Amino acid sequence: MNRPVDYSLYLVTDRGLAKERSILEIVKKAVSGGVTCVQLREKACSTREFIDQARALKAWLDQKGVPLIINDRVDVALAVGASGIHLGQSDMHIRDARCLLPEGSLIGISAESQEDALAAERDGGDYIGISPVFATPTKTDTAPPLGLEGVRRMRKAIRIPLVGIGGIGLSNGAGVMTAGADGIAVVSAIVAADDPKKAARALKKAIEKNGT
Ligand SMILES: Cc1ncc(COP(=O)(O)OP(=O)(O)O)c(N)n1
Ligand SMILES: Cc1ncsc1CCOP(=O)(O)O
Ligand SMILES: [Mg+2]
Repeated sequence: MNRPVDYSLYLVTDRGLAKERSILEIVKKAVSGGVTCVQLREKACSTREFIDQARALKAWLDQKGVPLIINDRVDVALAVGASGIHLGQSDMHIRDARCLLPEGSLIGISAESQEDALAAERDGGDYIGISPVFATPTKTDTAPPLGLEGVRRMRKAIRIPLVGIGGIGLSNGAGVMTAGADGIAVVSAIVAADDPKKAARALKKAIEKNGT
């Protein structure tokens, strides 16, 4: 049986926020600060560049035992042997992705409503990204924020791991965990930080404090 995945501090990359630094450099620092799971999210680069980047990340993350999840692109996940894929409501359907991916691959699904979350659980998702918890300039084509009350509602309805995403940082990460999430997924709080290691470490401390 596969080891349970630690989704507690989940980094989602965004090269637009990386300020001249490479994604690999940011990921290395973030993992040394305590990030437990990494999603490579590339919205504009070529397929070849996406794959090269994913391969380089995977080679480094494998040594650290940290899973690499690919955003949107099942072909890229397959090409590099990633740990899994993250799919939104208009990406490939989970059933089709399961047919294509090797057994044991992780499939995360975005849910903006309880209905979407229940469907993702029923269809065999491994975890759900509940989104957006708070408003965020990083992604604006979203439903209105769920807020902490929305996280609590989702927790009551869903058994598989829940990861909150959207507008999460040092000031509100612990609250998301207290509301019942198994992890916080962050983009700007780490990628745009001047010191991604320090930012990850501070987030880790904030959410750990919550559990002790
Ligand atoms: C952990 C996590 N949760 C939600 C999302 C959003 O995915 P999606 O709705 O497919 O939007 P894009 O990220 O593809 O723009 C996510 N990426 N990760
Ligand atoms: C990818 C994604 N999906 C829902 S909100 C979001 C962006 C979250 O970015 P940030 O952590 O900077 O608010
Ligand atoms: Mg998507």
